[in-house]
Amino acid sequence: MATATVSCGALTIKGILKAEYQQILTPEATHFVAELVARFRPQLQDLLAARQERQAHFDGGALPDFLPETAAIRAGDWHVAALPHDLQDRRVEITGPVDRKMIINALNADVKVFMADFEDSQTPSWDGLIEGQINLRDANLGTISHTDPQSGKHYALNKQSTLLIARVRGLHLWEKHVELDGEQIPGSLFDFALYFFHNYKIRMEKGTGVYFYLPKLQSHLEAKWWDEVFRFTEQRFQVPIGTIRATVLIETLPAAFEMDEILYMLKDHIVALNCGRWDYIFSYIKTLNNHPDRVLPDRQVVTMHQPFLNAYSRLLIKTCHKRGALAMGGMAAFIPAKDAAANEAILARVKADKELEASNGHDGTWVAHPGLAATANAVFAHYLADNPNQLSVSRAEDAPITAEALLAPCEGERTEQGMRTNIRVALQYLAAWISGKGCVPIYGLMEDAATAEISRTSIWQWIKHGKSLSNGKLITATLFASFLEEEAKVVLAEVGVDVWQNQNFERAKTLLLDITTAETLVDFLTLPAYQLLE
Ligand SMILES: CC(=O)SCCNC(=O)CCNC(=O)[C@H](O)C(C)(C)COP(=O)(O)OP(=O)(O)OC[C@H]1O[C@@H](n2cnc3c(N)ncnc32)[C@H](O)[C@@H]1OP(=O)(O)O
Ligand SMILES: O=CC(=O)O
Ligand SMILES: [Mg+2]
Repeated sequence: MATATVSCGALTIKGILKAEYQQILTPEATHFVAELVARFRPQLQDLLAARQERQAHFDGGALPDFLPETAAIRAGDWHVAALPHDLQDRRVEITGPVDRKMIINALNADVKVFMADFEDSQTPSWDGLIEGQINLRDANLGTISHTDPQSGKHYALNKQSTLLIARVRGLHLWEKHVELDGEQIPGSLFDFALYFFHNYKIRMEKGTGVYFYLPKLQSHLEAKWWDEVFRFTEQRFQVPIGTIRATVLIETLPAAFEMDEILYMLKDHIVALNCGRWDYIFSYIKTLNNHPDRVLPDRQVVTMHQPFLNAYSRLLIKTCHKRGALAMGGMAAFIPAKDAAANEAILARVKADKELEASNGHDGTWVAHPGLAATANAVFAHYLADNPNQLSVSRAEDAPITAEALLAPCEGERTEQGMRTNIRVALQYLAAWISGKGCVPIYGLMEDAATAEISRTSIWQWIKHGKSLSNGKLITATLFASFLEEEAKVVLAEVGVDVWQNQNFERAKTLLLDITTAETLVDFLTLPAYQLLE
């Protein structure tokens, strides 16, 4: 354990300091972390308390709505700052955790952008985070390379044009390995400070800025907080305002009602909003968890064709383009299959998903795997034609998108097969997450923290509201516990005894039972799961 007393308090690093970690946790870098935490943690605590208060209001029967107090912002005639030259064309972005091999593969993929993820696809283990910072610094330097210890395969960059954007952790996550004045620090500030500190000079020398994705914001006041963090940082390092640029994920239901306000609060720094559909669906369940008329059906039914999701995508495009920001689409969770016929079917589904986004007017989209880039590129090449984006698509002719449209109930069946699949997916994902892998393929789909949240909260909400399955069985905690026992046996047979024993499946099973049968909905599965990480 290393404790350093810095001018703004005592910063204690409890994580193991391997020799190479000293490159990241330098006295100057940790001093900057401490400065940010001292200045911004108190406000963040207030913002997190405000989330709880607002949720209590929704739990009491209220529904989210556009805010009366910010009507002037929505009605006003203003634009965000001009887009930097290298953020004009973002037609296809690949995403992935900050693993060294995957970073190289992602930067070599046929995409414009790589979103390097400290969030949904990354377990925030101490080693994973610090190695991730080393990897991203090397990626920005253009020197990153890797030799796989098992296969001996060597990885190096064969292309320098892919733009790197880092996604930091959500505001609810704390970094338990670092304390300031005896209290844990926000994970978001830890990721942001270290990434900025180690990369701003490298990137500015290359004529670009320092670019971030901001996840899971719930209000424009949280956007304002980030804007203040950015301004403080730019001033502190004497770089121009706008050196830092952000893309904000609109992936919570409350934030969908504050898109204009979020753009406005960050207007010197923001370049785009993004439809983070998986967390958005999770947030719909969570925000409306006490509303019996908004319970979702099987996860497989909740596609972007559902009216409430299509309304959200169209509102995001309309709002962004009116303000001069890009409107990014999201992730189809399909990943390539080894079998050719199965793969063809997957590519057809990805194509259909991207067609919907591009025809709605999105400027770009996400893929989970390099094998999907060509499909997404072809769709966007068709819609963009000779343009870098679709900013000219105003959707001004659309009827106003109402609160009712954003909140529309989603019809569909709740099947026993759907419930059992949710259980197997959540169980396997939790085991993987606790074992250090935040993103894994399960039954042919990419599963990460956001998709797994849908699986476990769906069941919680079905139990809470006494829903029945399509075969008439009443969904109770007892039914869930018996299905969990049965599905655990199925998973055990699938993965084998060794994997079950060595990769935290028993702990995952206990955790899944606890959070699914809890009286009150657990806010994020990563909060109790983080307690299980060293
Ligand atoms: C809701 C959201 O937040 S979405 C954003 C967060 N989620 C993500 O970012 C998903 C990222 N995707 C992934 O992590 C992976 O694609 C997985 C885990 C789903 C599947 O990975 P794998 O099982 O390794 O797939 P597969 O075996 O087909 O990979 C083939 C190759 O492609 C590489 N690859 C796969 N996905 C990616 C990716 N997203 N970025 C870079 N390389 C990738 C693999 O590393 C592998 O490389 P190799 O041949 O050199 O060993
Ligand atoms: O972060 C993306 C999402 O869909 O969630
Ligand atoms: Mg997300």
